Amino acid sequence: VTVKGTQADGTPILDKVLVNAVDGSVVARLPTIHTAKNRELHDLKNKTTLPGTTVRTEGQAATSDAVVNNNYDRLGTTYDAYKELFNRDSLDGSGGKLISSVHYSTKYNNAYWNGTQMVYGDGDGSTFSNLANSLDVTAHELTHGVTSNTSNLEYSGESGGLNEAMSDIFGNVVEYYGAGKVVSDNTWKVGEDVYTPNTAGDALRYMNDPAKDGDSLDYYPDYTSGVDVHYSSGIANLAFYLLSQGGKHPRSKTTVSVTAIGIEKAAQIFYRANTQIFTASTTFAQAKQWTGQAAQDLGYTQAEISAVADAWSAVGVT
Ligand SMILES: O=C(O)[C@H](CCc1ccccc1)CC1(C(=O)N[C@@H](Cc2c[nH]c3ccccc23)C(=O)O)CCCC1
Ligand SMILES: [Zn+2]
Repeated sequence: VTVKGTQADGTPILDKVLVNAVDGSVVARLPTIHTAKNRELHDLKNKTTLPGTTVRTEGQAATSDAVVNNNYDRLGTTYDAYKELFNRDSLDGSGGKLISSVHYSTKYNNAYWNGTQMVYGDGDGSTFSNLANSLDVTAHELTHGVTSNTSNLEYSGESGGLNEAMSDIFGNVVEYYGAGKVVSDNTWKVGEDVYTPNTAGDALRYMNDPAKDGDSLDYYPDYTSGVDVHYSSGIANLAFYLLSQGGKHPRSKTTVSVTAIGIEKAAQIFYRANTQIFTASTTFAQAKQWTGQAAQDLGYTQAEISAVADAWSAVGVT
């Protein structure tokens, strides 16, 4: 039994696992009580007038709708990850409410952050299953809230690509946290748990090989202002992946070899840059400079600071 934090009323949050006494393997993990204290879920019942009927608020028991219960849990994991990894108390740093509306419209193959809350479609069962069930999609949407409360990266041009990349990056950092701080192939896939339910192994986007989706950029010289922010994000997504895991450009666009510093240090660098240094008009070149600055501020070694610059050089940001 480990103390994970305290609940709203001050009582301890305990994380409980059942361990095999012979080999120490985890036999069962008892349900985690989240430290979140600000979740508010609504059911749109396939309409589109936000926020919809309030169906579950913080501390309320599970409902009969698994989608509501799953999204409530994903919000809890996202809150916990931001608190535990970055000591951030919700979107605004001071316990701001996490408002989510599910069952938006009919067979809606998307989800979005509207500046105030998250909205999730049910998917059509072919392109997407219910997006509200996905942890990295939920954390992607919530990270738009974090970004708007901090750097407020303008959602167009290069800053728009960076805005999108922050959401893909922290969407997957939260997924890594939720998996027990274990890196797997899924750590670098976006939306893999709800994208094309009838096709195994694919994803909406691939941080370790952005061009694999057929549209995303993986090389800054290919950037033009007309590229959708969901595609130009690939430049920064790949830089983050290479900084975390090390290696070279997956399609040999450059020959730079990046030394791995691990996902947690990479996440701390990008979190500090996005929340304390980036401005609304940040360019990819400034992102290279300011992530390097963040690594220095965090007291990381010269080798780690150089790895940051190398990761951006590897994707053509010189
Ligand atoms: O949050 C975001 O950046 C995306 C928000 C898109 C949106 C914006 C404004 C109004 C409605 C929808 C939603 C996600 C996204 O990347 N959407 C892409 C890809 C996509 C999903 N469903 C689609 C349906 C048609 C075309 C593209 C898509 C997009 O909207 O471009 C993020 C994670 C998963 C869904
Ligand atoms: Zn987004």
